[in-house]
Amino acid sequence: MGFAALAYGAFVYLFFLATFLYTIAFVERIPGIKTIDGGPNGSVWTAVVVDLLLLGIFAIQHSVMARRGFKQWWTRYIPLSIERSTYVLFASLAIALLLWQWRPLTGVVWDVRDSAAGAILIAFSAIGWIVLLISTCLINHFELFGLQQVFHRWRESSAAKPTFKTPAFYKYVRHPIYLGFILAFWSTPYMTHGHLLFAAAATGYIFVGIFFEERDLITLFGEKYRNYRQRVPMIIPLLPKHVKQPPASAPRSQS
Ligand SMILES: C[S@@+](CC[C@H](N)C(=O)[O-])C[C@H]1O[C@@H](n2cnc3c(N)ncnc32)[C@H](O)[C@@H]1O
Repeated sequence: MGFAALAYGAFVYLFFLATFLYTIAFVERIPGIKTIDGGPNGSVWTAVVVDLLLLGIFAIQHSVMARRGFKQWWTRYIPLSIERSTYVLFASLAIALLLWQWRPLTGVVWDVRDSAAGAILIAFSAIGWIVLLISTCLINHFELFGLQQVFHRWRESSAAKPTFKTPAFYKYVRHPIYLGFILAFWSTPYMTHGHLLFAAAATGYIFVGIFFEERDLITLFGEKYRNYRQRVPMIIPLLPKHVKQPPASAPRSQS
């Protein structure tokens, strides 16, 4: 059973990696593949409805399956060791469906491909992808994608409990992975209506996701996470945070 779990986790990780790399190529319009401006042509409204449905499927899958209550419920039916891999499998399937069925909306919002602004936007997008990849390693890349859990199942050892961490980027923003996605999705030299729909819906979803994720993080880490929220901006680095000070007239404690 341990080896089967390991093989399953490794397969899911490779599938995730393939969909993730394809997503980068899809958004960055790598020639020779179906990109965000490709797919079957039809009416604008059909494209809007289909694209919103695809984004909605991903959002619902991601939000519901990531919640603590759902995890507690379905680990009564599947082993805990493959819970994260199964979550990653469903998320990757939802992304693969989106990449496959996406309909183009080719109207142009901005086109600065032949200017310095275009090069700067491409650089920001690359920074976004890099920040998010590094941030997964800062939190724990292999735990995030389920490999650590199946490895421990195979070795019959127990995985360490998730701990609260604030390394590197996490000192400046609470959600560097999501910041990376937002940078990568919006920083494009060629913004079409389809790309705008994708970026706007993904950004909206990220903020809804943050609301639920932080609720779970407070349940998990309590006062530590509350203090962190007080000190560190959510997504925009260096944004000043209002930290509540004790009233000036408060009596001093006797030493
Ligand atoms: C997809 S990651 C996104 C993390 C974070 N929201 C970000 O944008 O960098 C979600 C997982 O990270 C965990 N997580 C988020 N912030 C964390 C922190 N400061 N320390 C440890 N785990 C954290 C959550 O519990 C969740 O399992």
